[in-house]
Amino acid sequence: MNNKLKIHLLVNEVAGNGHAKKVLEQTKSILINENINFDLKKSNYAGEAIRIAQDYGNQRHLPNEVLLVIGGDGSLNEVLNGIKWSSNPNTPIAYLPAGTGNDFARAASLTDDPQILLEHFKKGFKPDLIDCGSFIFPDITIDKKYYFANSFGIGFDAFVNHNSNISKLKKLLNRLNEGKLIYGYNVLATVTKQDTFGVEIEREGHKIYFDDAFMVTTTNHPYLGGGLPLLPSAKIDNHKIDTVVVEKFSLAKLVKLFINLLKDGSHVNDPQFHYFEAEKIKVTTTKKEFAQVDGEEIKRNSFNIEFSVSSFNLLR
Ligand SMILES: Nc1ncnc2c1ncn2[C@@H]1O[C@H](COP(=O)(O)OP(=O)(O)OP(=O)(O)O)[C@@H](O)[C@H]1O
Repeated sequence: MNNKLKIHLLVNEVAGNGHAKKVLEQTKSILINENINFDLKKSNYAGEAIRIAQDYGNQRHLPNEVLLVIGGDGSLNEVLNGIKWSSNPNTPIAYLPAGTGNDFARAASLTDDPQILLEHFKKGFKPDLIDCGSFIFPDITIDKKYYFANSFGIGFDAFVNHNSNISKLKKLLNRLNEGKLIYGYNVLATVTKQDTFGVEIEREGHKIYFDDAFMVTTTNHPYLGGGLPLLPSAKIDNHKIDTVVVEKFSLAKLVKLFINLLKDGSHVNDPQFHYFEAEKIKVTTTKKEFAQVDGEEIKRNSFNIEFSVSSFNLLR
């Protein structure tokens, strides 16, 4: 037995429409072949990984132990919250991306190859301090802080996310490894249905109001929707978060912005595209809109949110 390592696997087998199950099998066979000590916990329902990770963080662990998450961005979000709510919020997290979008892995340049990750582990555990976003709903409770690895979006991107998650086509296209196609299709299908809403942004004592916002997304890094570089300048380790506000545009404008986004990132120079970078940003909306956190839908009639940058220990 390789006494140097002890791996605690935490897996969401339904992530990536079953891709996580394959990554788990691959990882297990490497661990068995290399005689590395491991145990395995599976999340049996949405939300269970929060409790499993919190229990893990509440226990004492030796320096040779690591929690390795296999799943998508939603699974990582659950584990991040579980660890941050535990009595040892600095407990390091390792992560093998196996979802459909994997935006966090893209932003943090993570390998999706279990063999490569294990080779890194064998050289020693040196966690990196990586940014994540945090938020509270001050009109509900100021004590409960939530965390995200990718983004918190209100409006258009959340509506697209909602349509992508319920789409019957999603499973088929995912099976063909074309998850991005369904997101692109839903961008076009949703643009005519998204209404506009008022949003107030407050940062560093300055307030700015938009009457006709189309989306307002607070992000920890550039990517959205499985690799779309919404805000190329956003950094995962600059200890800042960014809020993007996009004002109402026509279908023709959407096509132009989308082409620029894919071509050279020049969509950020459009007069209807705004972004704000700070350690703390307040976002207030007054209308019922779709909202998503790390790709998971949240339901509220309006939003009054205080975002701030936070961090966690990532082993990669
Ligand atoms: N056993 C389970 N059965 C059903 N849902 C689960 C189970 N375990 C976890 N979940 C939920 O599955 C959802 C999707 O998981 P996840 O986001 O990791 O994968 P994905 O959507 O395929 O990937 P990505 O977010 O990267 O696109 C999460 O909301 C999680 O709460």
